[in-house]
Formats: sequence, C-alpha cells, structure tokens
Amino acid sequence: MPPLPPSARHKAAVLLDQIIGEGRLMPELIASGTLDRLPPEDRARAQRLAMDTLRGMERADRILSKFLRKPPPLTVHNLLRVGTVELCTGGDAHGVVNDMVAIIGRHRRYGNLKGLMNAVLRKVAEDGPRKWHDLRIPRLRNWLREPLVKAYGQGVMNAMEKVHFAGAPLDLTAKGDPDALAKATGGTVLPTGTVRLREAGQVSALPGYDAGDWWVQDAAAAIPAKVLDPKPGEAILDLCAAPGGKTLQLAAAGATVTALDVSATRMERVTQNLARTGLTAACLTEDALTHSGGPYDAILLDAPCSATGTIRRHPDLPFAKDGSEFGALIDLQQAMLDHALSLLKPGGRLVYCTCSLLPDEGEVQIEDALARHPGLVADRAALERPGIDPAWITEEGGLRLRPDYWADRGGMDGFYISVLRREPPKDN
Ligand SMILES: C[S@@+](CC[C@H](N)C(=O)[O-])C[C@H]1O[C@@H](n2cnc3c(N)ncnc32)[C@H](O)[C@@H]1O
Repeated sequence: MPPLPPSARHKAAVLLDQIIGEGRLMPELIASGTLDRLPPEDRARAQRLAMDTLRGMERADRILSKFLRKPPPLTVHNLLRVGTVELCTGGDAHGVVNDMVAIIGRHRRYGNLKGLMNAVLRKVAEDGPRKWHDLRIPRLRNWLREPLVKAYGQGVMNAMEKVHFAGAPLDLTAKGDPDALAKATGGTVLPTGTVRLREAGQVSALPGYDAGDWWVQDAAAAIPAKVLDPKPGEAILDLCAAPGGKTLQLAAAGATVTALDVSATRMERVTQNLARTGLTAACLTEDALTHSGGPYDAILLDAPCSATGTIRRHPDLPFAKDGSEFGALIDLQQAMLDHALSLLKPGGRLVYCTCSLLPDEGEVQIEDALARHPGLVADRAALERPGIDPAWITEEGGLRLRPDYWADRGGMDGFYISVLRREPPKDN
C-alpha cells in the first residue's frame, strides 16, 4: 500500500513520540523539520493538537485505560491519545476515528493494530466527551510537582496546574503606545502595559506586524526590562539576549544596547527582530562568561534556566525533561552572575532573571550572590512599579511571578526577577 500523505493528526502523534520517547523539545523538533512536509495550516494544526494532547494527557490516559488491557507501544498510544483528546473536546467522531484507523493501517510496524484503534476510539467517542470534564485538572509530572509543592504548597500548585491546563493567550509588547496597539488589535492592556489578545490567529497577520509596531512577549517576560528602567543613552548589556524581546524593550527606550548570546542561530533571530522593528543594538555572538566589554551602566542577565515557568506555553517541557540537567544550569547561572557583576560601572545595576519556578534558580541564587559579594544590595524600590503587586516581592528583595497570578485574565509566565546594585565604595 502506498504511504498516506502526512496529515496533521499523524504528525501530532509523531511529535509526541519524539517528545516523550526521545526527550526532545517542541521548538527543536519544529526547527529540525518534523512538520516540513505539511502545508502551513496543517503545521499549525499538528502543533496545536500535540500541545492539547500534552496538556490533557492525564485525562486521555484515564479514559483510554478502561479500554486497554495493557499499554500499547508508544506510537500507537500517542495516536490513541491524540484521537481521544480531539474526540473529547468537540472533534468530529467520524472524521477522527476514520483518519486514525487509516493512519495506523498504513503503519509499517503497527498496521495490524487497525482493529484495536477502531474499537477503542469508537468506545472513546461514545463515552469520553461526557467523562472528560468530570476528570481532575491534569497534574504536573512528579519529578517537577514534588519540588514545586514543597516550595509553594498544594493549593498554589493546584492553581498553577489549572492555568497550565488552560494554555496561554498571546501577549504583545508595544514599541509605542499600548492603548493604540490594543485598539488596533482588539486586545486589552494589562496593568503592567502588555497588550493581551485572547483569540490571536496568525501572528504575522495581526495589524502592525510588518511595520514592527510590537513583538510577542509574555507579560511576565516584559517586567525585567521595565524594572531595569533603561534611560536614553545608557550603555546596557543584554547578556543572554536571543531571541531578543528584552533587547527590543531596552533599544525602544533609547538605550545604547549590546545584545550578546552564545548561539549564532538564535542571534540571527535578534537581528531579524531588530530589523522588523527598526530598532538598533550591537549584536555579539559570544560566551557570556568570556565577554570583556564595558563597563556598563546596567546589565540584564536573563540566564539560561529550566524554563519551568513557561509550561502554559510549553506543555512539552515536563514530558521531555526529568530535571537531571538543572544542577549544571544552576552552576552556570551563578558563574554568569559573578562575571556580569565584574562588567558593571561602580553604582551600576544588574537585573537577574529566570523564567523558572524553582527557587534554586531564583530566590536562592540571589541570597547566595548577596552573601558572596559584600556591598551588593537587592533594590526593592526598583520593583515598585505600576501593575506590580507588592505581595509579589520576596524576603530577599526579588520579585516572584507565578502562572496563577492574573489567573482570571489568562495567567502569566513564572519568573524570578531581582534588581541588584553595587553600592559605590564609601569615602573615608
Ligand atoms: C532565557 S533565554 C534568553 C531570552 C531573551 N533574553 C529574550 O528575552 O528574548 C537564554 C539564552 O541564553 C543563551 N545562553 C546560554 N548559555 C550562554 C552563554 N554561555 N553565553 C551567552 N548566552 C548563553 C541561550 O542561547 C538563550 O538564548
């Protein structure tokens, strides 16, 4: 039998095979061409189906477990999961079942499981949609849930999981006036100035994209550059800059920005984003740990981290990772912080941030830095800005942002942010 042309459902299951089976992340899979043979609208659909399936995996597995005597091979399981999530969330039963049966029927290895696919998905179509909404909100995988429950407690964990399950709206940062951008795009302005769109569609088709009037940036991710409070003409180093959301904010404020990142491919995205928005920054592809420029008035260090604050947008992360790489990241963050401090002018300020929910990459990192560097202080006053709830300010003087903040508006990414200042030496 000739192979079927690839379909969005088939490719959604292939993405799941690679995420769960090979520990690879969605952006890496997209970049490596997993969806290249699909037409553009099917690429978006395959990605959406895979994301929905990851978010709803626990529910899908519960529903499927009633109809499976033992777990099938991963590839078959993932096709069943994609089909189950679609069937239980309003998908057309006939279309979903027929398509999934056709996909498995032409599979080189599992073609003989066509009957199983048909029987199980038909039962899911009968029973699943009613059961789906009665099942609990899916929980995070244990390797991540346990440290987060320890850090925040069960109640907060449940609230964060609710927001993870709901997914994320589209957030834009305006180059100019947020009110004008909200009017043009039909969005709303959040208390910190980000414009939020509930129903976005294709990003590049939104008004002002070609003119470079805005860029995509989660509301929480926009806060580090705001609390750094860039001034026109200041020399500012954006130390882990790509893809460049924060570089654009600093450049839009009129600062003289140096954007640095170790990855040449990711740095290309900074260059493209600067070109689209008509903003300027000096771009360097270099290791942050060996950079010897400056001294700078201010530095923004958005350090590489576990990215556990971004699960609303990246539900693949808990399935692809197991926490084993995080120790090395924590050491790298510490080394970057120490090196960045050596590049500051006396009295200069450094914003340290990570899109992580793990205190070891945030609160603990700053407590340790304050202990290592006499004369270094956490500037609480810099965090008192419009839209920032004082309750988000932590004991050591940083800002802890969580996905369940603004839950009724769609939440925000989890972030930790601290503004550090080196007190100038006192005259005797
Ligand atoms: C959290 S992302 C930065 C996001 C970016 N600040 C933004 O707002 O668009 C972390 C970045 O650190 C970069 N990175 C990792 N190790 C690095 C190193 N040793 N030196 C410089 N950049 C590094 C990665 O390539 C990645 O682009």
